[in-house]
Amino acid sequence: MTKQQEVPKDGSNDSGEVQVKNPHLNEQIDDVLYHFGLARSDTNFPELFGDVKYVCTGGSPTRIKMYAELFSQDSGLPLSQNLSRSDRFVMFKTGAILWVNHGMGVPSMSIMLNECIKLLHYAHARDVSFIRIGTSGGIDVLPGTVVVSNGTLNGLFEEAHTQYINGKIVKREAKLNPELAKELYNSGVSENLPVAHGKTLCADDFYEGQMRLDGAFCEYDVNEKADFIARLKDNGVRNIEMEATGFASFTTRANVKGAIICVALLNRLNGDQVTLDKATYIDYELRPFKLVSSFLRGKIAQMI
Ligand SMILES: O=P(O)(O)O[C@H]1O[C@H](CO)[C@@H](O)[C@H]1O
Ligand SMILES: O=c1cc[nH]c(=O)[nH]1
Repeated sequence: MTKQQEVPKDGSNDSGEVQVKNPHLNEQIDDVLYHFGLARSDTNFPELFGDVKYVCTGGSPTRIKMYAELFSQDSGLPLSQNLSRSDRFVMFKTGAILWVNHGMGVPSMSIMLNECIKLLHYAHARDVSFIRIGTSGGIDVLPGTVVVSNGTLNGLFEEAHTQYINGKIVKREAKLNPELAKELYNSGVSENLPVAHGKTLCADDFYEGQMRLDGAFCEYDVNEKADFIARLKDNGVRNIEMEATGFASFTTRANVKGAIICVALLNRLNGDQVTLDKATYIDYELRPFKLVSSFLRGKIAQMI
């Protein structure tokens, strides 16, 4: 085990490298990425991951595996085996593209992002973009619309990610990369997909946090729910999911571009229950993948 590359004290990094900002890492002889079951001492990160340019992520492990397999077919790039040695997350590689799932909600995703960001930092990967490909509840959009996020809001309608650290609330900027969003939107248009731009509300849960009326508990009425959805619409929000602000904050801190593309499974103006039949669900969950696959194949063509 060689001594780790020094982490700059101020965290600055102009080299395009994936950035960590933690001087304590310099004191560690090894680093175990527990939720991937990988360690610096037992895995050659530069050899395995040094070429990564895009990280595609989404909640479900089986969906991410399906996306990786489909992308391998679309692009002709060989698909790796599952590179994660833990059952928490799966991780596949097709050339310069890494496919990793993140689970549901910011707490799960932040574990994956912490470990993925360190992994790519140790691998000396450069100029990396992260794309979250997901599902959401739409606000005034037809079910099946693919929303390309142009901003993220927390539950207080602030463009910020909030964490409890050291007994305090820490608030961090939660911005996505506008150029990447534009490029992805254009890929959706050229693939003839129903695409929309808009802000994404990041909720802390699926039920009360998204003002559904169908959870186990509910202490607001139909009118309060309608007012909330109307307020979202007035604020330019086009969809609700459960990771956006955390994703935007982590990607900004890591010096990587971040984008979020989520299909709307329903229009929340019309109800709360997700009642799609299986064929429609599969059609919808493939839509953001088709957009990203087209975008990535264009990028790969430019790399050759
Ligand atoms: O985009 P995916 O992974 O489908 O995740 C969305 O769906 C889950 C809730 O069903 C939340 O995690 C939400 O963000
Ligand atoms: O309504 C929805 C649908 C998917 N994911 C969410 O978080 N909300």
